[in-house]
Amino acid sequence: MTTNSSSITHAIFDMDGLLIDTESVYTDCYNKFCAQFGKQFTWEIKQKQMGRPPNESAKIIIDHLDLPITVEQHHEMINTMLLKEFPHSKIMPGVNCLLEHLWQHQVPMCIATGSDQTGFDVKVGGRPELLSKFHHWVLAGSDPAVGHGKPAPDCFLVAADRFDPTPIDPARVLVFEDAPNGVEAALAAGMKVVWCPDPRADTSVHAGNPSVTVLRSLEDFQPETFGLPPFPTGDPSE
Ligand SMILES: O=c1[nH]cc([C@@H]2O[C@H](COP(=O)(O)O)[C@@H](O)[C@H]2O)c(=O)[nH]1
Repeated sequence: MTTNSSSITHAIFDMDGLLIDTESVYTDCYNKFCAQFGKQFTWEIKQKQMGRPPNESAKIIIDHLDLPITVEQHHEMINTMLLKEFPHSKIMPGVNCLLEHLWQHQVPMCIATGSDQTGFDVKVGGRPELLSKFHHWVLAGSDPAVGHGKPAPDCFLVAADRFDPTPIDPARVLVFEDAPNGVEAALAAGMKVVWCPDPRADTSVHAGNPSVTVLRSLEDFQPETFGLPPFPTGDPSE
């Protein structure tokens, strides 16, 4: 790959809602979970939870809705629903094409997610083709090296540090995220971010920040904007 001094050298992918469509599963299951307490699962709660490790995320919803349960009881109730649905989640649009392209051009890639090992195994354990593109994955919910979940930069810093060779400059690492907490974490790590937000997210908070590129979907990603080789032109099926 030909590079210049500002082109991207490494890529880090968020998982839930970015690689696979598990955010819609979380929303459906938390709607049912909250209804059992006569409460509502709002975007305000969801955006605080997104990207956080399960224990942090549980505390957020318990505190916000003043639920009469422990973190362990929360996990038991929600996991009964989530773990049944995760294996059916679809890969997000544009993912396969982008991973294949970066792989062809030898851009090292990894995953950095708030998930724990159990969630990761159920969500992507049965997708060896997807996982084969990644050098490694960092699971903030299970990895003792990750002190704090997103929006802290920890999981992205650990993820960058596990490449071999490691990136020479965090500003040349590109993070792909859907969660507001993930965007904050990537910026705190000094990295650039492609943000594919939920339509309810307030993108104006990062308006004018040259380190943040907002896209409707990964299908709209243009590698050349980041000093990477463009997608081949013409009909990809030819
Ligand atoms: O509606 C929700 N979405 C996402 C999460 C949390 O976000 C994590 C996903 O992290 P990431 O986006 O970094 O893959 C999940 O494991 C879960 O802990 C949540 O609690 N509620």
